[in-house]
Formats: sequence, structure tokens, C-alpha cells
Amino acid sequence: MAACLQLWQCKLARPFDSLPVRRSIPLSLRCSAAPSSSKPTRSYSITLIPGDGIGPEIISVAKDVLVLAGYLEGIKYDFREMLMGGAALDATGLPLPHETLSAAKQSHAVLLGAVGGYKWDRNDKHLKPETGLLQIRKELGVFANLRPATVYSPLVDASTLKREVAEGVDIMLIRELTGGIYFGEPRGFGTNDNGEEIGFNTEIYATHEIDRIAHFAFKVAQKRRRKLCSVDKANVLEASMLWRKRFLAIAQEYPDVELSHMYVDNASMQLIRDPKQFDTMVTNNIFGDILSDEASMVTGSIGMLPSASLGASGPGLFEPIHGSAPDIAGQDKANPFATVLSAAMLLRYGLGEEKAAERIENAVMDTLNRGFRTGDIYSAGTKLVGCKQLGEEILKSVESNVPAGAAAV
Ligand SMILES: NC(=O)c1ccc[n+]([C@@H]2O[C@H](COP(=O)([O-])OP(=O)(O)OC[C@H]3O[C@@H](n4cnc5c(N)ncnc54)[C@H](O)[C@@H]3O)[C@@H](O)[C@H]2O)c1
Ligand SMILES: CC(C)[C@H](C(=O)O)[C@@H](O)C(=O)O
Ligand SMILES: [Mg+2]
Repeated sequence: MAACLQLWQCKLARPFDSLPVRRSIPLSLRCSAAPSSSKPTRSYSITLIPGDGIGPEIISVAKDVLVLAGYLEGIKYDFREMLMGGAALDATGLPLPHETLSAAKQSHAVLLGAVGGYKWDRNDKHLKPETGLLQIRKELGVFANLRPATVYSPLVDASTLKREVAEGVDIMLIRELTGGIYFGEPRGFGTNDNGEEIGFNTEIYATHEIDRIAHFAFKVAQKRRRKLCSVDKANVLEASMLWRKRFLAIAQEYPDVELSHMYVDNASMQLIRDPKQFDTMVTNNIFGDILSDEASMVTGSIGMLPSASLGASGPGLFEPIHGSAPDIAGQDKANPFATVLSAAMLLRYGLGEEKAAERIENAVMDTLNRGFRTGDIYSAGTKLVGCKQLGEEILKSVESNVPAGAAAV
């Protein structure tokens, strides 16, 4: 199976903003386009988990993109589509059926849409769709979650921030994914001394969990602009105090990286005030969840942020950071870019297929340059399309594979 941590080490700093523009080839020519790679055909097994809500719509687009980019770069896939979340609960009674976990573990990489929805919101914890997601992350051991927040130049005006604040933002947010309050014990419900009902969770980190995410983050920062900001709440929380202590100790091994620390409340303000001050950020599970949604709005929409979750070995898990968006599910309104970009991360970090990954990232930029937008990133003068049509436009751009360096429209 793909050894994730080895693969990402050589592939981390990509200036998305200098990506190319269009020269589109008609879709009818798609099948006549010949694979460009001189390497022999490589074959990978991929577990696809569409999930709930908009999940099936965005996975369908991302799968087509993965197949075409792969074909053109000499890659074949063996896809297995599996159930998780609400869809799995309805079919099997479990949010993460054994067959899904087993398929995921046996594959080279897992591509996930999203899980959750109103129908299951009142379920007990062990029967919530989201519990399936937490279980698969834990079982795959994917402790390091990369959530890049990049402002694509054609989308500057989609940002809720002023152009001069948003332009050029390129942040790699690293979220610890298998520890902290999400998994800490004790947790549950009970009764306090007054007989009042209580709910409780535990924010807990052991040294080895902090050390491995710290090494990961320093290495990522080394491949980027060598600035690492560790976000914590060390003025209040013991788990954060240990976090900061270990980051300070491990920093000695990375003298070429400038380490800074920021309290999470300040960080959430600074992300909106001056996001360009950040290069690589690293934080715990819960702060990373919240800050990544916030960072997504700097880029224009939560529909733009992909993610890669990697472990020490075994398959990686690739998914957009957003949820199942039940408010727009089934309406062909979902923005598929975050999932398509997650597929690119799968190729780069999960399979080491850099050329196919670049082909997809170039295609995203090209599609944006040609003016196509879903509603969440629409602005005057651009072309409003649905999820499916945007998928078709991305495929045209994948096929045309405009070389990097072409002038922007
Ligand atoms: N990784 C996951 O599977 C994941 C992540 C977050 C939330 N969830 C679940 O999703 C459900 C809905 O949660 P929520 O509403 O808080 O968050 P959400 O991310 O699903 O949606 C928040 C808002 O963003 C919009 N949005 C999200 N993705 C979009 C896209 N690709 N294109 C256009 N608009 C998009 C939605 O329409 C909604 O208005 C819940 O059940 C939640 O637990 C799952
Ligand atoms: C659905 C939920 C469990 C999940 C999380 O909190 O990790 C989501 O918000 C995310 O960001 O991937
Ligand atoms: Mg989240």
C-alpha cells in the first residue's frame, strides 16, 4: 500500500497561483487523446465513498476527472464504491460497515465525499454518520491532515475579504486528526453533584502524538516558506501547554524553520485581518476543524478547500473539508472543486503521481480562467453552471492540459 509519509516529503510547495490558462480541446476528442507518459501503465485500487447529501454528486465529478487525468498519464484504477455515514446506516445499521473499512485498508487510497444529514442528527453517538468518519480516520491512522487554503487569482473577488487582503493567500493548515478532544477519554453523559445532567469530553494529547505532528509540520514548512505558526491555547489548557513545550523542543531539530506560537482566539482574528502573514500553520484537532472552515472563506468558498489525511503507512484518506450540505443536496448546485482538488492530492500524496496531480490542478485553474462558476463562487461577469456542467468543463481542461506558464486571461 502507498507509504504516505514518504510520498509527501518531495511534493509540498506548489504555487497554485502561477498556474496556466486554457486552450480547450473538444470533449469529443477525449478518447482519441493519447497517454502522454512514457512510463508503463500503473494500476491502483481506490476506495470511493460518496457518502450523503452532495457526496454522490461531487464524487461522480471527481471520479471522472481522476479517470481522465489518469488515462492521459498512463494510470489505471480499480475502483470499489463503498458505503459510509447515513447511507451505510440505512443499508446496514452501522455508520462504518466492516466491508468498507476492510476495502479502505486494502486499497492504495480512499476518496470520500461527505457524510451526515438531518435524518440522522438525533441518533445516538455510535449511530451517527459522523462517528463512521471518525472511526475510519482512527483506523487508518491518518494523524496528519493537510488543508491548503489557496486564493486562486480568478476568485479574488469571490472572497468576502477585500481584494488586497485576499490576493496571494497561500496557507497550508495542518490539523492533527486522530487525537485531542475528538477521541479523549473520559467522555459521555452523567449527573453532577446537584443532580443536573452533564455532558463531557476530554482534550488530551500524549507526547508521541504531539511529536509526530510536529515533525510532520516542520518538514512541510521546510518545503514551503519555512515559517511555521503553531496555534494553541497554552494560556489556559494543559494539553496546549504540553503541545507548546514539545514544539519548542522539536524546533531545535529544524533551525531553518521560523517557529511562532499564537493563541487560537488571536489566530482566528488574524486569519481575517491579514491572512498573508501565514505560511504553514499547525494545530490540534478541534482548532484545526474550526480554523479551516474560517480559512476557506478567505478563498471564496468552503467548496474550494480539499484535504489529504496521511499516516505513517497505509492508504491516505482524501476528502473536501466541507460537509454533506443537505440544504443544496440533489439540486446540482454543489461546487465540486474541493473534491476534484482532493483527487489531485490523492494522486500526489497518496500515489506519488505528480504529473496527473498537476494536470488536475492546472485544469481547475483553467476552468476558473474560462469563467465557469457554481453559485457559491459566482460573481458578475462569470458563467453560472451546475455541478455536472462544471465537471464537464473541468474534463475539457484536463484533456487540453494547458502548459504551466501560459498567460492568464
Ligand atoms: N467531512 C464530512 O463528511 C463533514 C464535514 C463537515 C460537516 N459534515 C456534516 O455535514 C452536515 C451538514 O453540516 P454543515 O451544514 O454544518 O456544513 P456543510 O459544510 O455541509 O455546509 C455549510 C454550508 O456550506 C455550503 N456548502 C458546503 N459545501 C459546499 C459545496 N461543495 N458547494 C457549495 N456550497 C457548499 C452548504 O450548502 C451550507 O450552506 C452535518 O451532518 C455535518 O455533520 C460532514
Ligand atoms: C463531520 C465532522 C466529524 C468533521 C470533523 O469535525 O472533523 C468535519 O467537520 C470535518 O471538518 O472534516
Ligand atoms: Mg469541519
